[in-house]
Amino acid sequence: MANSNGYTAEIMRVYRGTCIHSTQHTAVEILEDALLGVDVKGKIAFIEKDSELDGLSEKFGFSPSEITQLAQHEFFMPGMVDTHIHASQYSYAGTALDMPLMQWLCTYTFPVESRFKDLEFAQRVYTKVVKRTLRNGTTTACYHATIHTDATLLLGQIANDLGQRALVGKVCMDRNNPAKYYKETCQESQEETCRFIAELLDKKYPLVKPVVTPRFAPTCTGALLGQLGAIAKNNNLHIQSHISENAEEIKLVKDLFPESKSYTDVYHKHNLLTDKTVMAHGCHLTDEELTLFRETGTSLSHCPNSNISLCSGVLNVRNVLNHKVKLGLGTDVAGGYSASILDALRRALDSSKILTIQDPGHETLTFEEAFRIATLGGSQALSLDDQTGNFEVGKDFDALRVNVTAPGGPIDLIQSDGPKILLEKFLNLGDDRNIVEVFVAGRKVVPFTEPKPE
Ligand SMILES: O=c1[nH]c(=O)c2nc[nH]c2[nH]1
Ligand SMILES: [Zn+2]
Repeated sequence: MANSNGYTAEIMRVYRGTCIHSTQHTAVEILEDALLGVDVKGKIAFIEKDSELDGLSEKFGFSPSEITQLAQHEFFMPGMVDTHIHASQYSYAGTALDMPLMQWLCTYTFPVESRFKDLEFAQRVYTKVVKRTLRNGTTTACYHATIHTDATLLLGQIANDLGQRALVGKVCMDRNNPAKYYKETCQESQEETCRFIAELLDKKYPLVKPVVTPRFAPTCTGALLGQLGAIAKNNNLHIQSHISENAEEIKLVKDLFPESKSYTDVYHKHNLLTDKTVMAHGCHLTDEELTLFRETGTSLSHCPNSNISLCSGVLNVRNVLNHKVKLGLGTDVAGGYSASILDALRRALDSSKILTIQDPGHETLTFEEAFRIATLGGSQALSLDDQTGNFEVGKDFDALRVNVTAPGGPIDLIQSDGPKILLEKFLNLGDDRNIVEVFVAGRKVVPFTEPKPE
């Protein structure tokens, strides 16, 4: 059946039940007894009230008997977006949280990242991190890998094979790394970035794209930053990096780039702030820097677990939102010890409450706002909100089927709670046992289906 644009939506599946998502205007919109249709391309064909069943089944050519009914304590929510995660640091997640950033990098991070020249090790770690994040409900992830091109290409292949939407970055760093075994020259970094981009794009993975990844200003010369800015511009690519995470780092950037007005200005001067740039942390950005973020369309990844674990700082999310800077959540594994965006959401709420304790006039983040930042906000931060982030018709069906009372799960319901309470309970108490199915672009990616034996 053709709609007014002449587009024929061939329906793959239709669900009936509660759908909860965010819109630009409403942090939590609840649609009870909704009918949601997914077409054969994995896109949302319709989301309507159950009372529209007759018209919908006629228009889209499905039989009411084919509808999949969600159970009483189940709902669909959009898949969560991890806007900043180091896939290469997953092996030591949950350990090594006893040092501040710069010491932590040299002591724990660089020795581990250097191991990714070994493709077998890379295959093992990258398969585990993609599977773990998918199980935790991360349908989109923005990954830092390592300086190794072939291992980073492998991460892209694994995300594609397991069905995760991903931005994947080969890390670039050409100075200030005392680890001699984990270093590249400016020329190597530039050439390998170009090879990485060309080879990844050549694979034509539908959901996996390259992201230009200067590690951060302290480990990149101005020459390298400039070249990476040009590569991103010439190929219209995403960019990711770190900014203003801790005081020692900010001081170092001041010393290394004395001609720049601020840390943000360093990236701006090298054409690295665009509407496809996401910067992690930003705990100590000034209002002037946030204004530059807004003007350039640059977004922030809020990584509260890492900010607390490495004693880096507390991001004032309210101030970021007031500056109308796009904002998503990041786990920042392994500075953050959890690979779950549910954890990031809880730490974001805790961080905001700490600011309220310090200043009772501070307007605390609500769980509804945190839900939006974890889903729609993340998709906006990665400039992927034309494809994912909520249940708008025409977007890909990236969704979690949540069962609040999943057998053996962590949540007990005592009375008959409405859907908003169910959402709040899941966000505060739930875990992967409650995430019974995960869909990316209409494909069911959790539970995993093992390849059939030959
Ligand atoms: O939390 C962080 N993790 C890292 O790996 C890193 N590199 C630069 N800055 C960083 N911050
Ligand atoms: Zn990071």
